[in-house]
Amino acid sequence: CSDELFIRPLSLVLSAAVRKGITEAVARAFKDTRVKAVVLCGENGKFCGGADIREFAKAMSGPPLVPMIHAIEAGEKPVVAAIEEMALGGGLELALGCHYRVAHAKARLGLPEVTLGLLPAAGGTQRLPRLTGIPAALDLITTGRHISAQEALKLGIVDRVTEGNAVEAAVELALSVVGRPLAPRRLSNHATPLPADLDGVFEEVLVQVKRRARGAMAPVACAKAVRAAAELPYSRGLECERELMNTLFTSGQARALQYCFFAQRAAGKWSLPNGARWDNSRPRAVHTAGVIGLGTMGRGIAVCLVKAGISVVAVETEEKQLDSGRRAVRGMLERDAKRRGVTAPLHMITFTLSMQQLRDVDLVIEAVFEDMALKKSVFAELSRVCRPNALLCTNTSGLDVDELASVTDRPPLVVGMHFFAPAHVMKLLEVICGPRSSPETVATAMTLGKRLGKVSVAVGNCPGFVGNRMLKLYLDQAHFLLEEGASPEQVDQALEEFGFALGIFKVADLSGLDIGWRVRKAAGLIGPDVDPKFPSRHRQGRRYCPLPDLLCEQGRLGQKSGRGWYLYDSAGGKEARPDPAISSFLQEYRLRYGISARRITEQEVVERCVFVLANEGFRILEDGMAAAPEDIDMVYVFGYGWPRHRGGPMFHAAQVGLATVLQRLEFYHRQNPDIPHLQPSTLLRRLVGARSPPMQQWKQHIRSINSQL
Ligand SMILES: C[C@H](O)[C@H](C)C(=O)SCCNC(=O)CCNC(=O)[C@H](O)C(C)(C)COP(=O)([O-])OP(=O)([O-])OC[C@H]1O[C@@H](n2cnc3c(N)ncnc32)[C@H](O)[C@@H]1OP(=O)([O-])[O-]
Repeated sequence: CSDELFIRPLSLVLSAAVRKGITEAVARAFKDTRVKAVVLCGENGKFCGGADIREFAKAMSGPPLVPMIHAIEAGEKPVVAAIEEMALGGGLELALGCHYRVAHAKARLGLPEVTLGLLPAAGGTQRLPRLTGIPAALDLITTGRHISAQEALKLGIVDRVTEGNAVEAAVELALSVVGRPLAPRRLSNHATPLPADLDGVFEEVLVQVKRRARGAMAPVACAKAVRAAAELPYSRGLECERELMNTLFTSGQARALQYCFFAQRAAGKWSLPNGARWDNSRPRAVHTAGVIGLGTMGRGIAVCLVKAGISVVAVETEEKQLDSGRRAVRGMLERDAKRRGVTAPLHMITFTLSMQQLRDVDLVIEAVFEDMALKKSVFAELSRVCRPNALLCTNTSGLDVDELASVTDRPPLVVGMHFFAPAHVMKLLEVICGPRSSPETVATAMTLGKRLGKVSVAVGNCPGFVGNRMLKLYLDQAHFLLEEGASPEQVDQALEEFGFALGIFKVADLSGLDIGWRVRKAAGLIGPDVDPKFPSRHRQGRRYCPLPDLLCEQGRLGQKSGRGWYLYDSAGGKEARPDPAISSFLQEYRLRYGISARRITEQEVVERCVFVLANEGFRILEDGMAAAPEDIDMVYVFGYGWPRHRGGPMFHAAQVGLATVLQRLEFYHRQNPDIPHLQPSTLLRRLVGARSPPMQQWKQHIRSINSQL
């Protein structure tokens, strides 16, 4: 700090102590006659990540943000924000209260409060529209997306962008504006520039936010707060912002979204029963990788690896598959590069028919057809071809990872990396830890997932792992509800009202009914002993619904065949329409089996589908196949379209009340004694018996003996 200049570093978040420090320091600087200008900069090269989310659950302490920012804006000396790395949430609101803003070229800015179930509550909904206009402010505030320094410059959010040292650039700017009038730089003095069709703009935004996150409160409140900036003077608009924030702050949705924020980060802090942990196991560097199989999954995985800067050797067994795979991957890379305004890194991937080309790679991800015999032959060959210390990973969606390891010379280097279709889009990566997977192997897979932009969750090696093990039961309930009187559209509507982006039957049509059909055949549930005319509704000792098998036999595979649970305009069509043929098919089916259709309520649909997910989640915890309820929730939020504003199946069960979940499952199980998965799990009963402790204490009640995590 020079005589004329006062530089005040912030820590990553605006905790009570930091707010106190800024308030006092800026007041001192404004009083000190030697000081002509002030620069606010971040500590360790990070400007500010916003308010301290951990403080939300506690009683507020320290000076509030709004008056602090007002004091800065009202000051008689220029204050310049030096934005390095990030200015997010309250951090950007603080910068908007400064008179000038300088950003480093690599900085990202945004108002992500909506992703936490909140809205920018330190004047952001009122200052930003005055700076950028309504449409841009609505976009940033209702989506919470981060923008680059360049976009911020274009929008007028920052005054300068520098490739050099942002603090030095801010100092230079601060000294150059000493003595200039500050009134025009005070955003709260500005009128909000209005679009021609203000109502039309807001109507369009409300349609978008409702489509993006059905039932979410925060995006709608964000739009209302921005509307206040369009229609009210600043001080009234600020009141409106505060009132709207109060409707969100203690809501269940805000709690769920903030839970997701921390649960997502906690998933990366994995641990194994042998004491290996995320912070004591060293991941292996991965510079080159092999991908075996260029079907839909292999192509997406190859694209992920290349985009993360990893050289890829992609292997197929037939020229035709290799050619179509090569065209597809190159096309995906070129489209992505065009979107980002960069050159496609096509040189980073080679395509070959020879496994020998894998001899020098650091790691291989197998993505061949979901058939154990085929996968075993691939792993045996990889074991012969690859370097002795190369990791061998499988993208299987539910087969036994340890059985695959047994055909290799390196079981400790074998691990599951279960991507979700489309692999280059979906954020979830289940890392399946076989009983022999070494800590270094698990660490490498988890770290590689993060490098690919995934949310990596360590799970145990059981059939279906975590996500698909639970999904099967959820799908079973949906099928049973059809037998009992519901229609596919009724079930889907209830689930979409709950918040799922797509109902389960639309999802089934999207992915293809034949996938589940193959899995049931492999599990011995379908075979020559099944009477084709009157397929049994009881198999392997429990109720079984043959409806999806019958649809597959009719060639109704979903979107790919133009009809499934719904009707589509053509094969590959996306627009799902209720199909009268399905309605009569279900009536005939119920008649044939003597089932009298009954009225199914939306509540029953949601409870039977959602509580059975949580119930199996408790069994997974009991079996030690997931280390914490948060991990299960992150699998469902990032892999299965579970609505973030409801936290996840386990969080939702805690919110509803475990005793209620137990009581409803008992009720449905009494009605359907031949559906074992409606029977409440032991852990659920034990937790209710222990007066339903908070989620953080559930671990103490888990008595699993064979945990793999
Ligand atoms: C008034 C105002 O209107 C309103 C009301 C608000 O301002 S509400 C708040 C708005 N701000 C946000 O939404 C930003 C949220 N944070 C992020 O987006 C990212 O964190 C990051 C800033 C881009 C850094 O990413 P990263 O990848 O480098 O590290 P990380 O692993 O994510 O985070 C590193 C560690 O910091 C913790 N952390 C990060 N941001 C935090 C925050 N705002 N509050 C509390 N902890 C935070 C995080 O939990 C992790 O902890 P641990 O796991 O190490 O124990």
